[in-house]
Amino acid sequence: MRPFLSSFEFAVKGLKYLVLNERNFRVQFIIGIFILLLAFFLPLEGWEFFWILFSVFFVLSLEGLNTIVEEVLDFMEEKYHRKIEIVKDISAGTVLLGSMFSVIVATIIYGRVLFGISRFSGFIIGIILDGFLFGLGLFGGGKK
Ligand SMILES: Nc1ncnc2c1ncn2[C@@H]1O[C@H](COP(=O)(O)OP(=O)(O)OP(=O)(O)O)[C@@H](O)[C@H]1O
Repeated sequence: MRPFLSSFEFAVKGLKYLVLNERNFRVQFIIGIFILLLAFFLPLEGWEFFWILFSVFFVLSLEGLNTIVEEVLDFMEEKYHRKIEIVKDISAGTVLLGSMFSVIVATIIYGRVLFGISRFSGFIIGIILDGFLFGLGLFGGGKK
């Protein structure tokens, strides 16, 4: 069996690849660090801190899985294929869902802590922000 430490090394190598080569992962990684720093400095309830933590790791994990799908498919077939298009689009759609969820969680929680707004207002602002970020290409579809 491979020693635990060298398996860990491979995993870190994978993460390094994602940060250096995948624009979307890099952007979400930087945003994630910023969101986590805020969570440490703001007076969040325990459950709020948990959901922020979960959201950050959730999006990064989905983005990593999406990259796996893209890499495997590009390795298998470089030419256009309708099935590849469908699978890649579904994979990207899954990341989009996770990212939308995380933005809504962040606006609900930080909306309350920073601006004292209600959960409902935080939710609506999250939906609007989702649309805005999508328009900017931060939710996929952008170039590396
Ligand atoms: N071989 C292919 N056959 C058919 N459609 C493809 C193929 N490769 C890419 N596509 C289409 O292009 C889209 C983008 O694919 P690509 O592999 O370039 O992802 P990407 O732009 O790197 O995505 P991300 O921004 O998530 O990293 C896919 O969602 C799919 O619709």
